[in-house]
Parts: sequence; C-alpha cells; structure tokens
Amino acid sequence: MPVEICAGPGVPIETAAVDELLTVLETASTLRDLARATPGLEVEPRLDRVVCTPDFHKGAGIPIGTVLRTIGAVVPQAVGNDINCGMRVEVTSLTVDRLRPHLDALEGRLRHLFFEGGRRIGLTSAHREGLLRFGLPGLLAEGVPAGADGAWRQVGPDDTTGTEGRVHAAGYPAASADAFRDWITSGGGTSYDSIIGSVGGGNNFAELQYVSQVHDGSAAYAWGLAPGRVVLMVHSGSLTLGHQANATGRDQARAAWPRTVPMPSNRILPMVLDERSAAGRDRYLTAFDNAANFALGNRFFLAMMLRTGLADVAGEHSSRLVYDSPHNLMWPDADGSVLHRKGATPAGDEPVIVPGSMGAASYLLRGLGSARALSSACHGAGRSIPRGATARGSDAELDAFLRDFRVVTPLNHRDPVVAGRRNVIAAWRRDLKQEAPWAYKEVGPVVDSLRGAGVAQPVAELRPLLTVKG
Ligand SMILES: Nc1nc2c(ncn2[C@@H]2O[C@H](COP(=O)(O)O)[C@@H](O)[C@H]2O)c(=O)[nH]1
Ligand SMILES: [Mn+2]
Repeated sequence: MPVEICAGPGVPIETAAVDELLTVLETASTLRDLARATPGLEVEPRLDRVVCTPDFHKGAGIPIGTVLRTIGAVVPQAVGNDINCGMRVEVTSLTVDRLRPHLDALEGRLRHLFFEGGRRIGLTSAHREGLLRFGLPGLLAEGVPAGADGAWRQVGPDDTTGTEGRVHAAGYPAASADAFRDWITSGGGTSYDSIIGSVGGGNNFAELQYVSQVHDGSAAYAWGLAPGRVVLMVHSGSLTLGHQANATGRDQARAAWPRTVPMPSNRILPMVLDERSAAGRDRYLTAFDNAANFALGNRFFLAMMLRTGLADVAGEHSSRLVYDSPHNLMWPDADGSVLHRKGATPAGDEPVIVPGSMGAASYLLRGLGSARALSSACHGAGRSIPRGATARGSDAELDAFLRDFRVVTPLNHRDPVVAGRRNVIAAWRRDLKQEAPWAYKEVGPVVDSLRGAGVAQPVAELRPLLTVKG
C-alpha cells in the first residue's frame, strides 16, 4: 500500500511516529480478517493509501498528521476524539499600530470574557438543536436571541449570509441530535451556555495576530489581507461532545466485531460498511456529525469573543471570515472510499491554515489540490518534543518568552497575590512549557515542504500579538 511522508530538509521526523505508523498499517490485515468473516460484502474493505504531512508526530495510537484512505470501512480512531477540531481565521479592519497601545487592557478584558463568565452566550433549545443538526446555518436560522448580550452582539450580516467558499463546510446535516438531548434541553428556555465558547485545553488557542508579510499579493487581496492588519485565529474542536461520539463509535465497532476475528493488537477497530451493522454505525455517524457541527459553532463563538474584546478596548471595527477548516474529520464518498484526516487539513483549491506556536509565525497558504498528497496539508508545525518531556525546558527560556509575548490564561500571573503562591505558579509554568515555542517544529521548513511538494503556496505570514490558552 502506498505511504508517502511529505517533509523536506529541516523537518524532523521522530522514529517513534514512524513506528506508530507501522502499527497503524497492521489494520490492512485486520480488514482482510474482517472481510473473510463478513459474508456478502459488496466492496472488499481495505486500506487504500496513506499520506503523512510535515507536522507528522507521535499520537496516541495513530500519528498526528496522518491521512488515511480506506475502501469499504470507517476507522473512528483515524479521526480521534476531538472530532472536527479545526482552525478559523478572520481579518479585522484594525491595524497592529492602532491595537498595540490597548494590549494591556485587552489582556484583562479577554481573561474576563474567556475565563471569568464574561462570554454570556444565550442559547435556546432550538439554537442548540439547530446547531447540532445543521451546523452554522442551523444555529443562525434561529436568529440572534431577543435582548442578546455578550458574544452574540458581534454577529453581523456578513456572518449569516454569503460565507460560502469561506468555510470548508458550514454544516454536516444529521438526521437527529438525540445523542445530545441532555445538552439541548439543559437550559430550559434561553440560558447562558456553559460549554460553548470554551477554548479547551492543550494546544487549543484563540490568538490575535497581524499580517507581517505578504507572499502572494493577489490571493492576499482577495482574502482581505494587507500588511499590518490584525487577524483572529481560533483553534478548537468539539470538546466533550466529540469524546462522547467517539466512545459511541468504539462501542458500536466492538458490538459488530465478529467472534472469529481476534481483537487487533494495535487496538484500532475499523467498522466494515456492511448491512448487518448499519444501524449501530449510523448511530455513531449521526453523533459524529452532531459533534462536528458543535465544533463549528464553538469556533464561531470563540471568534465573536475575540471580537468583543477588541471592540471593548479599541472601539468599533469590522471582522470578516477568511476561512474555517477542519483537521480531524472523515469524508465518506459515494464510491465506498472514506478519507480520514487526523491532524491534517484539506488543501484543495482553498485557504490552508498552518499555525506555528504562540511564539512563532503562522501561515496562510493556498491549497493546490495535490493528488499525491490526497489534497491534504499539515495543520500546524507539529510537536517536536513530547508533552511529558517539555517540563525539562529551561526556566530562563520561559521567562524570556513571557517578556516578549502575551499569554492570557485563567490564572493572572502578573497579579502579585497569585505570583506569591509558589506551588500554583510552578504548576502554571509547567503547563505553559508544554506549549512553549521550543516544543514545536520550526514552521519555516514545514511551510517550505508544502511549497516544495506542490501541496500549497504561501499567501501571508502572521505574527502573534496575544494568545488565549485554556
Ligand atoms: N499560533 C499558534 N499555534 C499554535 C499554538 N499552540 C499550538 N500551535 C500550533 O497548532 C498546531 C495544532 O495542533 P493540534 O494537534 O493540537 O491540532 C500545532 O501543531 C502547533 O504548530 C498557539 O498557541 N499559537
Ligand atoms: Mn486541533
């Protein structure tokens, strides 16, 4: 089976990730066993093709940066728990020079909005159901709730109409949202939602950046990007809903597993597209679509929260969606093939978002639809140091980073009372080191790999101004 790793010089590839990939390939033999044990299949299930993107690194069973095309089977683990984790980018009418004097005030404002109950996103059951069943069009069809405050106040006409071509998919229609009935009815009438608008942990973020360099003038112009413009970048997924949907997938795969086939040692449980297991599989795929839709809504509201903070400190401005793109998702095709991307982003004729780290440049590129790369690009620079090993990073380096960059977390490390609590600060610094720039690969060679392989062409380079981390 063809396996391609797209990485040029200067992009480290861990042997642990390659070893993990080799165990993933054992799924080819699992599929052969399942085919033998499942009579009457119309298409023989198999692994068809694997592509690894330049941010390829070890995951928990399947490397991050893996694109896997199967025939006649879906593989829930090849998407992972954080279904439809993705990136949303907007360009504002503000310039970096206008915003800079307000950054101190903005830090406090964003901490309030993101972590101190300031987001105030009122939703009715109809909003929740509309979002889970139809994505952004379903949410917005319910309109802005009467008397809405908080993040809703930033929603304008440009958000509700004409976003076609500026989002990879605005929704993943689902026949029901029954798996999440508790969340849908959680607030009675209109209530401030406690989940939506959560940035999530780890490397999720909401970031303000500015355009530091333009590489492709005509694409940048078409996307509304110009040097000095302030940009919003949001990275988040489906939070607990994705975990719940993926657990349903694992349960359904186990329930359909033929008794004659041993459980695979790589613990990857594919679901063969047969008639007998269709009901269980549909239950999973419906919950999957619900979670994917939730993720779209979450990124939408996180962007509205950044807009709120900007409006509060820098005054009226406009903000326009450049692109929203998923990097943990599957694309079933009518021909029986299923494309799975785990930590890889679509790179057809569309914007490709490649964040670096909270202390390095991020890039916007234009996808070139490379068939060899399964029209896929990396969704970031990728980790170079595993999470657990980052605590060894030097304190001096962390201090230097904190002097040069702004990070907003639930804890205000500048508050003298907080700063005096040594255990709390030590834990906070340990967490932050996991996300420090030196924990990630250098983004320049990663972007060069995409360009060199004809996967995507750089359009603009963005520099971080302030990062919100959960
Ligand atoms: N601009 C920023 N980029 C960041 C930050 N933290 C991580 N990253 C990059 O994003 C991807 C996301 O990876 P995922 O596997 O969690 O989806 C990662 O590879 C980094 O390159 C940040 O705070 N700001
Ligand atoms: Mn992600």
